[in-house]
Amino acid sequence: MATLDTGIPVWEADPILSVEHLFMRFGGLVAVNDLSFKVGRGQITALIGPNGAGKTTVFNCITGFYKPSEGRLVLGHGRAPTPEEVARLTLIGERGMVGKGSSVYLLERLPDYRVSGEAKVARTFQNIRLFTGMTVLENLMVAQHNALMLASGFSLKGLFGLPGWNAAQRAATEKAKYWLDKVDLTERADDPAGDLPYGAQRRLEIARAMCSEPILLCLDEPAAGLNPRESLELNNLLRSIRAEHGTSILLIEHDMSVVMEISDHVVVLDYGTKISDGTPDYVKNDPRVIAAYLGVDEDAVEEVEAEIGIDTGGHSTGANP
Ligand SMILES: Nc1ncnc2c1ncn2[C@@H]1O[C@H](COP(=O)(O)OP(=O)(O)OP(=O)(O)O)[C@@H](O)[C@H]1O
Repeated sequence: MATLDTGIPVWEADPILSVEHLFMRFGGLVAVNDLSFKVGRGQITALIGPNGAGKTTVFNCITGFYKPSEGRLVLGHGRAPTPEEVARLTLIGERGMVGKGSSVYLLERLPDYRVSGEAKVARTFQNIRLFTGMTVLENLMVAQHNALMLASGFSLKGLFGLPGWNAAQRAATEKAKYWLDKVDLTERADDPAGDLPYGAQRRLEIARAMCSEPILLCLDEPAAGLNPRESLELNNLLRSIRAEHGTSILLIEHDMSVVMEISDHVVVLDYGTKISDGTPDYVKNDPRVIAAYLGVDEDAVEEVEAEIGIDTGGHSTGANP
């Protein structure tokens, strides 16, 4: 569902993440150029664009791998913070504000381990990064290390088998079992993750991210390398994560069968700049997107560009729509 009853899109009415005037410069290269967009709470948002458009750089800024050159990244747990709350946090130089039922984080001020541990933003990578020598189950248990350490009180409770620790360990095992089942890997639980076929490794990566109970799940090209059947399974998995867990999902994807099928909201980047933002139907029919991304004929590109008054340089998309 892309809109509330009021007709206001969910991403405007209740954003979980607001990207505000984000810039990322590498020397003279402006990889992200004054980018603003919102991610709706409980929605699937796709960030798309030609190769080199700046998508992964945006992910790296959101997840704390890069410190943005400029801009603000506001994450709201529970509800969207008011502009006054955000302005106050910005002014007093705080990284966030934890409240009862709602918290705010300015992600650009957090190191990566706090973005995942406290702000609860999880991510997967374009190139799968599993612990290939560990078993499938161990990968899911390691993902819960933070919760287990908290339960141990960072002490020797675990060695003495104290009740709090035992309960936390049981809960972690249950969660791992749940996600193994969800991604259809229960039978491979004891196999090294590196032995799984590619599509199964991608599912395991998503399961591992979900074991950390994120409120925002960032997926970098989750359908890359998947065959059509696996892409379909991925669509179902992401839909069920949205429906059953209420997790908001932000994904970078070149596979248009995934993007257009499951997204509530699509944001299109080209050369680090936003060129379109709306429902899949809106974006699909936006002439700027057709010209810059969805691959009109080389000859037609100039024509469309002239019509809509932009100049993208007629570059190739590198995408597989
Ligand atoms: N660490 C870095 N240092 C220098 N330049 C970088 C760095 N990271 C990214 N870039 C440059 O920023 C631009 C955007 O790259 P980015 O990887 O974000 O694009 P992308 O849209 O994710 O591309 P793709 O779809 O091919 O993954 C590119 O020109 C890239 O070379």
